[in-house]
Order: sequence, then structure tokens, then C-alpha cells
Amino acid sequence: MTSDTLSGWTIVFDLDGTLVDTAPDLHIALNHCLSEAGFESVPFESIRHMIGQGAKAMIEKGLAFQGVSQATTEVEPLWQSFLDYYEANICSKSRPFKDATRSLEALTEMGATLAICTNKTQHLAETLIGKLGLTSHFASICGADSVPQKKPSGEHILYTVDRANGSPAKAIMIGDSQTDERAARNAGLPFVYVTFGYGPAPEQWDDTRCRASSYVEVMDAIQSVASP
Ligand SMILES: O=C(O)COP(=O)(O)O
Ligand SMILES: [Mg+2]
Repeated sequence: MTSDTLSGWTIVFDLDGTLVDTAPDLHIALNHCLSEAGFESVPFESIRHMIGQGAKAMIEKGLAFQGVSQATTEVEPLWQSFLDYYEANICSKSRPFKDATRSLEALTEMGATLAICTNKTQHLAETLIGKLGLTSHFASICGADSVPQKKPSGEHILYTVDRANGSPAKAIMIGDSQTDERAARNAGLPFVYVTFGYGPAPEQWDDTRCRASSYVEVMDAIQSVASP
């Protein structure tokens, strides 16, 4: 790809499962809040599909996994306990996916503007990206509580693009879940689905052009969308 190929384009990344492999730290923090409330742990293999709709939804799924109904358990105190623990340990094991950082640098060299649209809270998203030393790559970072409606609302992505001074007509969403795909569709943006994240995969996702199993393929997919 030559330089300036992506001039005027805004590339919007999901965070958990797309840019950063956060599952190990989320898993420890989820089990911390569950055990404080007297519940069993959730095994690591089961947590992947609990990520993607924010921490509260993850805790609710963790409880449901134990057969605990929300009618009998208040999620709010568990959520507070999760947030305190997770904030203090947010970057113990979380690392960018292979080649992600290099790809951010390359995209910027090609003239793209980069942004993050995540269902993490704003504060946690900024804290994690800061601790990983990635903040300077992004023109905007928009967490779930920075907008009236989080993903799968398209508004969340459109707000993120706007905050980055971009245009939805030249923007691409990269994500690892059905939530991201629906948000991109609601916003009218092309979507690149990464298969190395946490899913669940978008339903009836057969567009091989926009499926990426590595950051090398993410770069190819962006190129094919931006200059078909
Ligand atoms: O925290 C979550 O559950 C999801 O976050 P994501 O939108 O960055 O995948
Ligand atoms: Mg995700």
C-alpha cells in the first residue's frame, strides 16, 4: 500500500477482542467479584462469549452460567466490586493482538485517522489504552457511557467518527462480535470481522472479503474496502 492511500478515511476499532486481548484480566476480575459474593468461578473457556456488551452484561452472563437468576441477585454490588478490582489490575495480562500495534502505525502512515468504539466504560478504555502506550494513535476513544446508546446502536460508531473529525462515508468498523457487526450495519459502515476475538460471529457472515484471521488480513481487508 502506498502512502496516503487511506487519506480521509477513519478506521474505527472495537477494543476487547479486536485490538487488545483482554480476556485474561477480565476473567480474573469477573471471578473476583463472583467469589466475593459467594459464587463459583467461571472457567476461562466460557468467558469469551460473555465479553462484548459491557461489564454488567458479562457479570449477568457469569451469574446465568452458575444458574443464578437476576431476580434473586442484585448485579449492582458485583459490578462495583468488578470495576474496583479490574481498574487496579486492568493491564496485568492484557496485550495488543499480534501485529496490532504495527498495523496502527502503518495505517497512520497511510493517512488514516484511527478511533476506538468500545462497550467498555470510557474511563476503563482510556486507562487500558494509556497503560499500553497506545493513546497517541487515536483521534477519539468512545466508551459505552460516553453516548446515550452503546453498540449495537449505530449512533455509538457515528459519534466516534464525528469525534475523530471523520466522515461516515469514509469510515470502516473493525470488530470481533455480532454486536459490532450490527452497530456497523446500523451506522451504514462497512465491517471487517476479526475471527481471533471473542465473538459470537455475526449471523450469516459470508463476506470473505471482510473476514480477517490476523492483522495482516485486517490490513488487506481495509485496503480492499477503501480502494475496491
Ligand atoms: O467490555 C466489553 O464487554 C466489550 O468491549 P468491546 O466493545 O471493546 O468489545
Ligand atoms: Mg469486542
